[in-house]
Amino acid sequence: MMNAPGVDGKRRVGVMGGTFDPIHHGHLVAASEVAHHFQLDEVVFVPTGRPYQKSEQEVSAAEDRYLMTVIATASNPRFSVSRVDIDRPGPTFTIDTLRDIARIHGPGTELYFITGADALGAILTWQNADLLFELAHFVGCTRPGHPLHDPGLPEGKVTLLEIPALAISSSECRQRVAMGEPIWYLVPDGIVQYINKRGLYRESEERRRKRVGSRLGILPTQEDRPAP
Ligand SMILES: Nc1ncnc2c1ncn2[C@@H]1O[C@H](COP(=O)(O)OP(=O)(O)OP(=O)(O)O)[C@@H](O)[C@H]1O
Ligand SMILES: O=C(O)c1ccc[n+]([C@@H]2O[C@H](COP(=O)([O-])O)[C@@H](O)[C@H]2O)c1
Repeated sequence: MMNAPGVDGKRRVGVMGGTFDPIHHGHLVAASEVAHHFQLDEVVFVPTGRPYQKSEQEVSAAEDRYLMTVIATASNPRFSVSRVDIDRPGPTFTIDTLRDIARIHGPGTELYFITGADALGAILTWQNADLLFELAHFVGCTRPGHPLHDPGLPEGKVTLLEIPALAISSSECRQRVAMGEPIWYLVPDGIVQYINKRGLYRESEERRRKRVGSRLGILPTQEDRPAP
């Protein structure tokens, strides 16, 4: 969506990067609050392609995460979704995300990269961290369970923003689905329906047997034991 530029002739565009596995109301509230605070013309949600810092975790197919992000943002005319990270091969680096989004939107656009407190705290471990602040202003939003502080980022390049606290995480949503618990109202309704339709996050029969077995004190069978 391309709005007319603001009064100072600049378009302000938020960039909300995430693995979105699945997207939940914590992500949407963070984007909406930052859009309101900075009077953004648009917020572009950018699902990660290969989130290399989550390599120990199984991540759902990029197309499922992309479609869930489209479904969750469809009703907001100022929200859009970009495929730049999922279409770029290799690990996902925000330096590439920001360069691609800046190129697409052209000169006269100011970018605001939106993060939660946990992601902001890790920024200095990101690829080309020193160059990121030339491309965007960074906004760190409060998130329950994660202290919000500036980890020593360049002066004037970061804003810490208090937002309504939503103690929701994608990992808890995945875990709840696997355990057969509801995720209604933690994620938009369409996301509950998409997850059910695609059978995402369901616990495999083998894992369920192991979990229930260990809770009941049943020893694993011979084939459950790792090979010597
Ligand atoms: N409840 C929340 N409140 C504020 N920010 C959030 C919240 N949940 C996620 N974020 C921020 O949204 C961005 C994308 O997060 P991500 O897609 O990894 O979700 P997550 O819930 O942290 O996932 P997981 O539990 O799998 O690690 C990150 O900057 C993260 O800090
Ligand atoms: O650029 C990096 O090196 C880098 C390392 C880890 C995470 N990020 C970005 O941070 C955003 C949130 O990531 P995640 O893994 O918490 O979903 C997302 O846009 C990632 O691409 C970026």
